[in-house]
Amino acid sequence: MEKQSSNWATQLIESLGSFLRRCICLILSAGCLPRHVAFIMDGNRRYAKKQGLLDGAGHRVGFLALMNMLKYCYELNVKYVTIYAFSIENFKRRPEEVESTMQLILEKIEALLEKESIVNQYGVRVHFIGNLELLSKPVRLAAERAMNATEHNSKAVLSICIAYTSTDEITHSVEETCKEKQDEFRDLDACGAGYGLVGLGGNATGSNEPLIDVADIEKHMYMAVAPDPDIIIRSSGETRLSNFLLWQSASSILYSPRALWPEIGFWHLVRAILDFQRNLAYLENKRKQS
Ligand SMILES: CC(C)=CCC/C(C)=C/CC/C(C)=C/COP(=O)(O)OP(=O)(O)O
Repeated sequence: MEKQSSNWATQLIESLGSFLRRCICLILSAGCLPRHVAFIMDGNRRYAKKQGLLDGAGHRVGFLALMNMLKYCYELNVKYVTIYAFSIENFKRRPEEVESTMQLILEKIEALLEKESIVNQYGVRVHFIGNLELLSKPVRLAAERAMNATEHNSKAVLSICIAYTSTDEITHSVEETCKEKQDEFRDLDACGAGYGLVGLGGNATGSNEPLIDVADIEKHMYMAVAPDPDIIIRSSGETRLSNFLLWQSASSILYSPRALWPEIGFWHLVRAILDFQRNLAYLENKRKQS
């Protein structure tokens, strides 16, 4: 009997919460909503310490916080969400810690593919972004499975940055661009044009157009699957970007609440969107005045 009434109370609180969120979403949609929100999920271990738990428990609660945050984003029709799940720098942590975090990531990739998961409920396409060759075979295969299983989902896009740093992404992209350009020159040479890859002063047709432009580099970025983020939210009050989306964040708003990642919630997202809308209004005013 007691259990029944507590179930009933939980359901009532959930319905009220969901109704309140719908009202707030409606109010926020009177303004411009972000297309892409990116998250630096910082503070899982500090949360675990604060609660007297092991590090791994902090990451587990962090994953639940992530699932809630995805639901809020999709309720607000934010089509693109990107998360920083594991950086190349994180591989320098103690081997046991890297191993247990990877084990958890593997388990959670499987969870993302379950029928009832947020990914399936909202029709989300999942991309794993980063130098996936640095991952162990089981994690890499699970990531590939998840990408294949969701490739026909088109309502939203979740990019999971893993074995990622922005400088590594840029280096990779420049390398790919150079290879592509070299191939183009080789083809032209084979046609008898005779230009060769002689320098950065001109293109294959001999004009003064740059040899490589921004669009070339962007095309080869891992993050070419999404537009640049409108908002980056980093939990735990830190304002560093920590080598995350450096190329793509030229015009992003950074919001950095004091809450540790497992404590992050709907109101933090609302606050970030209000900041974003205020910033857009400011830019619009400035544009009109000039
Ligand atoms: C499949 C999928 C999406 C999995 C995600 C799993 C997950 C929640 C990973 C987070 C890992 C991580 C390094 C968090 C940062 O906290 P921290 O360890 O840097 O904590 P600290 O800042 O307190 O040291």
